[in-house]
Amino acid sequence: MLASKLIQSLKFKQVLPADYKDFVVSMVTQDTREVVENSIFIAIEGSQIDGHMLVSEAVQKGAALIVAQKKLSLLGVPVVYVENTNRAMAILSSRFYSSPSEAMRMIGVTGTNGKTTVTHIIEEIFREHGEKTGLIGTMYRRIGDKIYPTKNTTPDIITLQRTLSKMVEQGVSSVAMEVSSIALVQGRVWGVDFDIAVFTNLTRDHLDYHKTMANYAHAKSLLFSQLGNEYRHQGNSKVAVLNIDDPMGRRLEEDTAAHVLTYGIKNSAMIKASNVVIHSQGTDFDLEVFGQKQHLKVRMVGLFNVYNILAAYAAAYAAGLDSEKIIAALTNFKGVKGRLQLISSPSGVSAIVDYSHTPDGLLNALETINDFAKGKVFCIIGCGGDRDHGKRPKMAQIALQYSDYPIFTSDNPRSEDPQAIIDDMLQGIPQQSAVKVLLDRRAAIQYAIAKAQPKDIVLIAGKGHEDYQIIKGRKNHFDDVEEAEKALKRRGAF
Ligand SMILES: CC(=O)N[C@H]1[C@@H](OP(=O)(O)OP(=O)(O)OC[C@H]2O[C@@H](n3ccc(=O)[nH]c3=O)[C@H](O)[C@@H]2O)O[C@H](CO)[C@@H](O)[C@@H]1O[C@H](C)C(=O)N[C@@H](C)C(=O)N[C@H](CCC(=O)O)C(=O)O
Ligand SMILES: Nc1ncnc2c1ncn2[C@@H]1O[C@H](COP(=O)(O)OP(=O)(O)OP(=O)(O)O)[C@@H](O)[C@H]1O
Ligand SMILES: N[C@H](CCC[C@H](N)C(=O)O)C(=O)O
Ligand SMILES: [Mg+2]
Repeated sequence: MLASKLIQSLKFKQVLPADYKDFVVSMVTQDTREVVENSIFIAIEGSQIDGHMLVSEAVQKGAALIVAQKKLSLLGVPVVYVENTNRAMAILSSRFYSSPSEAMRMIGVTGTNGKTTVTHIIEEIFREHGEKTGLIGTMYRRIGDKIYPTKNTTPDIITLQRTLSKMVEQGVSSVAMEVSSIALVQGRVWGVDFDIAVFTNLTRDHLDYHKTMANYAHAKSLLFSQLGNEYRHQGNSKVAVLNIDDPMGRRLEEDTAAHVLTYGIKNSAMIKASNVVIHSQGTDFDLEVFGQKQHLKVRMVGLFNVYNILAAYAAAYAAGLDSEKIIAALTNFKGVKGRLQLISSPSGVSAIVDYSHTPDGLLNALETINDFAKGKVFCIIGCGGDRDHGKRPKMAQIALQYSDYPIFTSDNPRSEDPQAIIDDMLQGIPQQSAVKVLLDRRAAIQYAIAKAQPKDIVLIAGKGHEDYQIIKGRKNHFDDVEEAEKALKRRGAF
């Protein structure tokens, strides 16, 4: 595509010089490390670096046009000045990649907890229908069966558009995508044409970033207020799938112009579960779809997973999929790596690895385990460094209240002092509480598993699928499942 044609899509701009030599654009990027000959480089003011300081480097590497929001000194290449380069980046990358999201069924999932789980269940349902699927989220980007690594849960605008375009090229028809609150605030999904938006729940997280729960709630609401506001063609085909048991779900009904499909357990909902029975290997419940009831046995454990299943069912129903096939996928689905992942052993001691890293996530995980535990419950828990400090005392309190043996350890301390994080956690509980502190996560896992008796369960919370630990800024290999298996073996339990 010619540069002149591409920048036509920017309505308000100043191009200097106006009579620049046109060229065929090879790439649009915000990152100097990606620049190649004839790229367009967009200068973004980040939290660490101001991209405007890097334009000379971009030009040296071959950038043939710069998009900026601040005055730049002479560079020898044309500069397009706009009010907001982030917005320009959304418009340019969507145009450059031919608006890939419009060519696929796009399902966006937001909420504090359950996004990764719900997107995986949705992916499974569409696969069951024989579709080639795309998945974008915390663990990876997946096109069909091929996995690509990811830095963020919701990638930056350009990586996202590039990924979606690759999906179109490879014949993907439906995409399930996690949409984080931070991405919504930063406009990373501007230009993405969602067909279905799913809300899971809203509880405390990321207040280091959003500062207040009101801001956090507003961030989540953006996915729904941006959905289906223009009634094109025969009307509006967009659907908001809302958890009606969460006060925020009820509020979102007012924010969206799209059709609303509600799900829930406690309140009256279009898609509803009742008679939920939880056991260690799965969950049984009645699924009611607009009053039509059927009994379901799924392999995922816990009441919160019933919510996740309802959310995924509702999304597939909104897409017009066949109910029998949806249910076949739900009953086959084994769960997601690191989400209540059970590691049982012949000795009767079990470990469960779970990604609960928020107060509500931890509470749900422990309540679920307490529901079926026949022995004592150990809880190994830490809190991430360089993240919301306010959740630390709350998580400590939940571990103390809902487990028999709380063990505080390190999660990903990142740049923080591991002991300082534990000190923040200890603020949440009385001084004389029976808590064991072991900063070394490996030692904590070994200690708990060695101490556990047959029928006891050791919950290893916070890191789930992660295969690394970041201490003092260094990333080392670390895998909770591997460590649990080793400790069980050492104990003679395998
Ligand atoms: C606080 C935050 O959101 N940061 C995101 C932000 O980075 P930043 O603003 O610090 O960017 P920066 O490093 O200052 O760079 C500014 C500009 O200079 C460019 N640059 C930079 C270096 C260089 O050598 N050359 C260059 O051109 C960068 O490409 C960028 O355009 O923009 C980057 C690219 O879009 C993101 O990867 C980065 O996420 C960081 C890694 C992060 O940790 N984000 C977390 C808080 C986050 O976004 N989490 C959510 C939610 C997780 C969940 O709940 O599941 C997520 O969606 O991942
Ligand atoms: N619907 C839910 N309600 C409450 N807690 C949940 C729910 N689903 C999952 N959890 C808990 O939260 C943890 C994380 O789940 P999941 O990875 O699906 O959420 P997520 O929203 O993608 O999280 P992240 O924002 O970190 O990517 C799980 O390990 C589980 O303990
Ligand atoms: N998406 C979350 C994941 C937290 C996982 C936990 N293990 C940690 O490192 O804090 C975050 O980046 O805040
Ligand atoms: Mg996730």
